[in-house]
Amino acid sequence: MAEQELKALRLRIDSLDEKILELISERARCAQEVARVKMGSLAEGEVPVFYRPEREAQVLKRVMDRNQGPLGNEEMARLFREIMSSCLALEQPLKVAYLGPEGTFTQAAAMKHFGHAVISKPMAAIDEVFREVAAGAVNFGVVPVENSTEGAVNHTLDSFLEHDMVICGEVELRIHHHLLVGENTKTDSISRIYSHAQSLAQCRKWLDAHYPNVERVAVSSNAEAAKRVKGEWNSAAIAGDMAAGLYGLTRLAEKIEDRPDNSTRFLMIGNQEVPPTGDDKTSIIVSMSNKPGALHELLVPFHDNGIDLTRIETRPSRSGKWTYVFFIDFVGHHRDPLVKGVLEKISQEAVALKVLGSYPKAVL
Ligand SMILES: O=C(O)C(=O)C[C@]1(C(=O)O)C=C[C@@H](O)C=C1
Repeated sequence: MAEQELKALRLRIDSLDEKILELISERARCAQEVARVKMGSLAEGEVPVFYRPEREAQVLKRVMDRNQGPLGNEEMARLFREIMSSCLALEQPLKVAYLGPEGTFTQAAAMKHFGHAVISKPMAAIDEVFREVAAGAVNFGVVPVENSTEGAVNHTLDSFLEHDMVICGEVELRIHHHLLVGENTKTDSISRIYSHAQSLAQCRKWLDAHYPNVERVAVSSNAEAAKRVKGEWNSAAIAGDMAAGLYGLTRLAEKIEDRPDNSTRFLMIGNQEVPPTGDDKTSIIVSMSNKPGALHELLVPFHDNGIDLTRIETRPSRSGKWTYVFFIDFVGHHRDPLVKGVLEKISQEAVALKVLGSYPKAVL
């Protein structure tokens, strides 16, 4: 009886899959038409813009708004994320550089934002991601910017002072760390634990409780740590799912981060300005002169206009001109009249003001 029921259900699934297949193909043909229209409407010397983050954010939001389950909103949006990624690859395969090596959380963030149909390129350092984008070798770069446990990623903030880059998107990733070992390591004979310094810090309490006397070795990334322990005896790595899968390691302990809400925010950097979607964020760098009340003066126009600040970081200046440098994120787009007014007000008081970009708030 159950056998009969199963057979009937599988026939229904086969027939639904055929319809889905036909619909996805029709959507892909539509994307090809979009590319043709974009190419046909170019002014002389104009370069076509195939990737449209503002449109992608709208598509994903629409899917989430209309979704009635049983699949969750995030799950459904992830499926559409991949469909759109493949459709875009038909128009133009995007090249994306990220902080590598393969298996890093930054690679996972790049896939979450752009989908898997991009050509991705691991870079050895944050600054190299910036340089690769500046040189035009890739369309976009992905770099970490802040972690909920450990704070700002200063290398990224400093790179914005050195390069002219446009931020065109953000993505947040829940960071789960696991204790991983290769096949030659016995649980009771671990003498060294490798990971990135930030990850070791994010798991400090757990390590103090479970491996208080084991040497902790900071390496350039979690993926590098995973790569090392693959061939090494009696050592373990702290890294995430991607690195564990990539290097075929065993999980001795899962989700060992001290804070269960441990998350990292990543930025997409490129050269393309993103039009408003109605649900955007803006990042700016401001330097104020070294006088009492300078920070207050900077913040008052935001308060007076009811603009929500989401982050403020201070970095030492790199030159005499940038005495104090503030990195500020706020809700709104730099083309909104209210935001425009605030930026004009600030630039009257500031030594320098640079808009790093306005971009859709993370949807996924
Ligand atoms: O609407 C567009 O401009 C498209 O190119 C289509 C499409 C899509 O598949 O929906 C593909 C890529 C863009 O990044 C945004 C959306």
